[in-house]
Amino acid sequence: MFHLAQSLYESWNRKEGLDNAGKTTFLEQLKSEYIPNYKKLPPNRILPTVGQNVGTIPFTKKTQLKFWDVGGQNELRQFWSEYYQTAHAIIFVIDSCDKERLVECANVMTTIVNDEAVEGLPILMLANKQDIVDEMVNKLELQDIKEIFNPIAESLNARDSRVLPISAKTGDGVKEAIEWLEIRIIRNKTNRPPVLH
Ligand SMILES: Nc1nc2c(ncn2[C@@H]2O[C@H](COP(=O)(O)OP(=O)(O)OP(=O)(O)O)[C@@H](O)[C@H]2O)c(=O)[nH]1
Ligand SMILES: [Mg+2]
Repeated sequence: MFHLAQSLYESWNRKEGLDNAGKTTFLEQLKSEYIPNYKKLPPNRILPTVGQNVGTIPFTKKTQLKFWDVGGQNELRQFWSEYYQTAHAIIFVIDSCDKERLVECANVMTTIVNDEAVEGLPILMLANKQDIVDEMVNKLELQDIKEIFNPIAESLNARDSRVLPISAKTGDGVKEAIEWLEIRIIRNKTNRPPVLH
């Protein structure tokens, strides 16, 4: 049986020392969509991640996708690189409603793609929190996010990368995103073979 490893990464909240982009919410949403009878944690039970959350999704009869959701707080980022060697893809979650941290978010992304261990890995960038429609919130346009993040992901060699809009809260776009990723992971299996059990 294939066992495909993936990692979840994203930006962090410099001001509060916490991340808030929605990685854990996204993993909960994935579990509820792919694991029969899985009861999603209510949003108020999802705390900032300090260690890691691991989730295995039975994607097809033959394939499992394993996700490591790692905390995005600034001081936790030093541990991210430990995951790169065994990862088959990276998912980078962006808070579309956090314009103030966009530059820092882009800098974190640049650091990730410049790590040699990440070379050739597909990178999926999720413009999260698309459900928020509030005139008081200065939300980023999807096109703006693409213009910033696509060139970063594509800067080293030819690699598969894509910015997709999602709402981890409502689940909109989540299945499409994972289906995109699964195709790229399989396409890249010569470089990063699956873990066989
Ligand atoms: N409206 C809305 N809120 C969201 C969405 N995704 C996450 N949130 C909220 O954003 C906050 C942070 O979500 P988390 O999933 O804990 O974020 P995280 O990226 O795992 O944060 P760290 O673990 O600190 O790195 C919570 O209040 C969530 O309910 C979304 O798609 N829409
Ligand atoms: Mg978290």
